[in-house]
Amino acid sequence: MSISVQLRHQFQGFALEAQFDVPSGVTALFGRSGSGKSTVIRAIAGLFAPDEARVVINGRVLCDTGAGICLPPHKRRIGTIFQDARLFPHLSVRQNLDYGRRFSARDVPEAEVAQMVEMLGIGHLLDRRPAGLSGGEQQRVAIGRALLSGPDLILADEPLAALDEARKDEILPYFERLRDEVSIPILYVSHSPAEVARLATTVVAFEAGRVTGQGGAVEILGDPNLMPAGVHGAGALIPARVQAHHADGLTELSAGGVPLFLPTLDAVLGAQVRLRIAAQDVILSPARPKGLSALNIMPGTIAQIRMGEGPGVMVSLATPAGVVLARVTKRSAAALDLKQGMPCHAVIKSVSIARQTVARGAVPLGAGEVRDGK
Ligand SMILES: Nc1ncnc2c1ncn2[C@@H]1O[C@H](COP(=O)(O)OP(=O)(O)OP(=O)(O)O)[C@@H](O)[C@H]1O
Repeated sequence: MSISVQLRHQFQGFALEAQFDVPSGVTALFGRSGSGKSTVIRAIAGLFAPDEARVVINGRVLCDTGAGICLPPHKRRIGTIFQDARLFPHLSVRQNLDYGRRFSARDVPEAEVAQMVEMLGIGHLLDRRPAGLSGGEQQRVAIGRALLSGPDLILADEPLAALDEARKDEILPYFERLRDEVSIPILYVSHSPAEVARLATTVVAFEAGRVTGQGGAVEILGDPNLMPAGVHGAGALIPARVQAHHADGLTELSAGGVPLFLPTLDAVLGAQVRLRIAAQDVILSPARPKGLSALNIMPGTIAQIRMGEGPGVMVSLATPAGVVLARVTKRSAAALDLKQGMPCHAVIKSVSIARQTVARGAVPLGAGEVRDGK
């Protein structure tokens, strides 16, 4: 399973030159607004013809301008999910789903439809019209319709952007289930670091029409060069395992052997989780702090210090749990005399690791990354 994309296009005032090769799983196309993510999605879907393009999904060439190949959108075997659900208002949920199924290149058996309806929790909505559904319910139906078209690839372009926080939390677990239970690769566009940390197995980082980094989610999200110091919401992704549930309302995780405490997590002992530690929630201390109320102290070594344009500095700390990013002020970095290679401790309050930022599922590990407890 692989997705290979090479695109080149010149708009007036914007040049797109993107190339990435990614495996199956959820690949997040991540970057600021205007960096070219949606243009890439439209080109892969066949909704836009770039000057030069080569897109190959699992060995099947969807377009190759050099060879004069360009399949129309309906022959690409791609399911799309956009910000707005784009359901047919005059059709029931069941008919909307059937519509997707009709375009499938293969026969989708009833049992598979029933399984998908169950997975998305939309069985009780089948006879209703889209207008009567919440935004989150509509989006679940849109996911179902995309899946039933029997796609080789799902393109999801900011599928949560139009939803409020509560609805986002309602939909995210369904995308997690897609990632973990359905073998169809997903290209997922987002500019939310928290969303990317929760879902992505692979990340392709975009900046001004170019790919600035691609690789495993842990590796890319933990790279301070790809997460400029000014970016609000930058944070590293840490793989961990549920170690214990304590009577005082805290769950203990083990991240590379380092204990981390956070408010009770609804997960069985031994479960693998991924947690995002926001750079702005990390305090750095060269000496191991004593007499602090914060429960989580991770020892490490400063791997890199990246100056931002503003008052902030992004420090990456190599710890036994993996890379932890910390955003501190230039003034603090100077006062502490932070230097590359220096031992340092990351201090994280347990309540700052919000439950929503802890997601189920293992994070695929790339070369050089730390495996929990090993
Ligand atoms: N048809 C077009 N004609 C001219 N410029 C375009 C066209 N389509 C996109 N662009 C430009 O390409 C750039 C990238 O746009 P795109 O929508 O792909 O970015 P994005 O990363 O998806 O942003 P957002 O997160 O805001 O959706 C923008 O500067 C946009 O103005």
